[in-house]
Amino acid sequence: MIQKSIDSSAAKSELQAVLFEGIHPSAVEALEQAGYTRIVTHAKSLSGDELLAAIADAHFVGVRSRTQLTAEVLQHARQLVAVGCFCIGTNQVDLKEAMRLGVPVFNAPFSNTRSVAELVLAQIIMLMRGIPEKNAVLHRGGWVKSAADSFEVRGKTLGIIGYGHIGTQIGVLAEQLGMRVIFTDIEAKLPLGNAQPMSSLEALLSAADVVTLHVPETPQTALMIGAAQLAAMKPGSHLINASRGSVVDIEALTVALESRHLHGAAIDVFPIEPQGNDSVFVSPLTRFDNVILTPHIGGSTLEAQINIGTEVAAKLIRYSSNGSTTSAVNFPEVALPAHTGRSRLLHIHHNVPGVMAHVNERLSEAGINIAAQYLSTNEEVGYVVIDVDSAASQVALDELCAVPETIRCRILY
Ligand SMILES: NC(=O)c1ccc[n+]([C@@H]2O[C@H](COP(=O)([O-])OP(=O)(O)OC[C@H]3O[C@@H](n4cnc5c(N)ncnc54)[C@H](O)[C@@H]3O)[C@@H](O)[C@H]2O)c1
Ligand SMILES: O=C(O)CC[C@@H](O)C(=O)O
Repeated sequence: MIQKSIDSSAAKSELQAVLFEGIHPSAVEALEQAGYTRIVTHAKSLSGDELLAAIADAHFVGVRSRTQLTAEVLQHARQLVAVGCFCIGTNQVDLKEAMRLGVPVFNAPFSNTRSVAELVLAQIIMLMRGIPEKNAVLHRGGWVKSAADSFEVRGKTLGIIGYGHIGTQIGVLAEQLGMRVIFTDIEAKLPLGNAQPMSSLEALLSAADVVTLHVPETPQTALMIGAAQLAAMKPGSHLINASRGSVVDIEALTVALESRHLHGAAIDVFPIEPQGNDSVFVSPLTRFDNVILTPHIGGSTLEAQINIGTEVAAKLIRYSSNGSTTSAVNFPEVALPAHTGRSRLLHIHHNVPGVMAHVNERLSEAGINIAAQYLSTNEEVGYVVIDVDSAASQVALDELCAVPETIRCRILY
């Protein structure tokens, strides 16, 4: 295990942000405007030793969906203060390990929701009309003027698996086109418009003309659409996956397309995705004219990416300069007021009995007056924020760092 420093205090001018995967420049602008100057950007994702070297001195790491921040990678980032996922999904980060290391992870939970919904809506119409295949034939000099296997979406059934932010948006838009919307989710959900919850995945699959997936990557969603589920779909129906590549068994999908049991598919996410735009894309799906393949761009509109850049950068900046962890996906949440005229200390500790007594005893024995204290805990980690008189801040920091249960402590500059 790499030895991290318990005291991760650093002046703003020393804090380094490393951003991967072509995160929109709006993030860099926001960080610069807030006074952060040590910003390193990478156009693509890195892995292995290159990734370890790139984040070795980083205080903030920004990723999109491709960069894998595993436990081992996180342990190598000795200075790491916070992680920003400049996207919705956070499955690429070992969230538990980040929490145990005292590192909150932030994301942008709905800045690209509309972009995904619009793309899926377009794909529904294109697939129902058989456009991908016709388009491919014409590109090769052919001509297929036919209404065979070409349908209006009006009156057809859309099956949504995962009725969260994206799933509900698509449901609302699809109803505007006259579609009947059915859905499944592991949680009880308020149906919007005339959408109907289905009693089981099988019931949804056998009723839908188009099935669209909007679940996160979890152990439960891994390969949730395999040979049996594809066989349960209506003959001549369509599958759309803009969730995560791990959710669909691609080999089983190729069999269902080969046999024409499925009429078409639109796939935006893949089990293995290239690291950047200079890499080669390999998939058994490339041979199918009736499959729309897109390079994980469901959320890649300028509107979404600009907003994501500013939103996630703002969360990192807020945590860095104020200590607030509101909307962190893996960490006790604290919303903090400004600490004008005082020094603010952050203390992240193992949440075991007696730890707060240790914190307060040490500060009291050192004669430090606590001006304000804020605490939030989860089952493993406690996060306490303490405002003290500025003259006492260094002594207070030393005392906090000496508390045996300490994971991290930091003074805000
Ligand atoms: N293609 C893209 O560019 C793109 C863009 C944004 C998001 N995404 C992916 O889409 C996913 C969904 O995004 P969202 O914003 O709608 O998330 P969300 O959290 O709002 O909704 C996900 C829904 O799935 C449900 N769910 C979880 N496990 C399930 C299961 N096993 N079976 C059925 N339902 C289940 C949840 O209860 C929730 O309602 C993200 O996690 C991300 O992986 C992809
Ligand atoms: O921009 C990306 O790489 C990920 C987009 C999307 O999958 C998300 O989770 O928001």
